[in-house]
Amino acid sequence: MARRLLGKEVTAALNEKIKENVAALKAKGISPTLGIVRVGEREDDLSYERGATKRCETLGVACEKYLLPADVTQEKLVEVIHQVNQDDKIHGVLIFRPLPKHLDEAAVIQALAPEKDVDGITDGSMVGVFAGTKQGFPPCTPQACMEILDHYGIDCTGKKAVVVGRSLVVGKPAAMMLLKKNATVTVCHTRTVDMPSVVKEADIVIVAAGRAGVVDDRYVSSGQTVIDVGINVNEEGKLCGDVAYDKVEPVVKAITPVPGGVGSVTTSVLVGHVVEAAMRKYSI
Ligand SMILES: NC(=O)C1=CN([C@@H]2O[C@H](COP(=O)(O)OP(=O)(O)OC[C@H]3O[C@@H](n4cnc5c(N)ncnc54)[C@H](OP(=O)(O)O)[C@@H]3O)[C@@H](O)[C@H]2O)C=CC1
Ligand SMILES: Nc1nc(=O)c2c([nH]1)NC[C@@H]1CN(c3ccc(C(=O)N[C@@H](CCC(=O)O)C(=O)O)cc3)C=[N+]21
Repeated sequence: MARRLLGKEVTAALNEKIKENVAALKAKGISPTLGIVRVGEREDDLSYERGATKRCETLGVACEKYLLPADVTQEKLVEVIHQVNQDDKIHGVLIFRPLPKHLDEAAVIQALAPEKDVDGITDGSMVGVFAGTKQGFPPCTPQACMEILDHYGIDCTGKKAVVVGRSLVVGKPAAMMLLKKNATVTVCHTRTVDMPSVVKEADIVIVAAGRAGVVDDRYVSSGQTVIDVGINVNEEGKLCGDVAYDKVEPVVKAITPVPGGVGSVTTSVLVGHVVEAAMRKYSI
């Protein structure tokens, strides 16, 4: 039986530190605040928003929402982003992605002030991840994966790591972060030939493909740590990951469940970034 790497254990440790920092800010009269920009009503945006709102409440962070219709114009959206950029009360901003197709996502993202980019989507934050510097913030989801590895004492040095997925949001930054932790990293995608044998060789596997069950027992071997980033809804309407949990869990050494894994850590990392953005602003 695999060890279950539980998001709530990682979150509990992160939340303690966040609470201390919130108290330090409030002692100076600063109320850390997250701004959420949502266009339309995508189901996955709504579930992330619920999680983030609840986590903000628990940790004493304020949350302001800018809700726009799915047919909002580019000009209006950019205007809202300029408004949050200039609002001194807002320390960090989350813009849900992907945006509706009629919008120029790259242009919208670059309108965001880099110091408020708590989800690591601007070019400036990306440079931080690639150069391994502290510029901007890393995207929350791959950082959540690293927090899980750190919390459970899983050392990456000299290990073989495989990332399934190469998106800018998860796969690519996750690969860079593993590299920084001295792993030898391979990235798989839809053009990868013989993925089962590539994944089987890994010590650490991060799966972010966006398809339920893409990694099953043919892909894994004993001794592996598997981090499942996927959030999918199955035929029964239940949340499930990208890993076929029931087939993989008996084989590997450690695994994150869905729900209860990466998703819940992501929201804590997000709130932690908002608090850190406020601290950086006032040099605390
Ligand atoms: N837990 C959390 O907080 C978050 C979870 N997610 C979840 O993570 C998952 C990935 O998200 P995201 O990166 O945005 O997704 P994208 O759809 O942007 O990217 C998916 C990537 O996986 C690759 N891929 C898809 N199918 C396969 C396959 N069968 N074999 C190998 N590679 C494959 C694609 O390859 P190619 O490039 O060749 O097309 C692509 O690079 C989703 O389930 C999403 O819901 C996302 C954000 C936050
Ligand atoms: N810029 C941007 N960044 C994102 O990271 C992003 C996004 N846009 N758009 C939407 C997707 C989806 N996503 C979710 C994260 C957590 C839960 C979730 O359900 N979290 C639960 C826990 C679920 C679990 O336990 O796994 C919680 O926070 O308590 C859902 C969805 C982020 N995304």
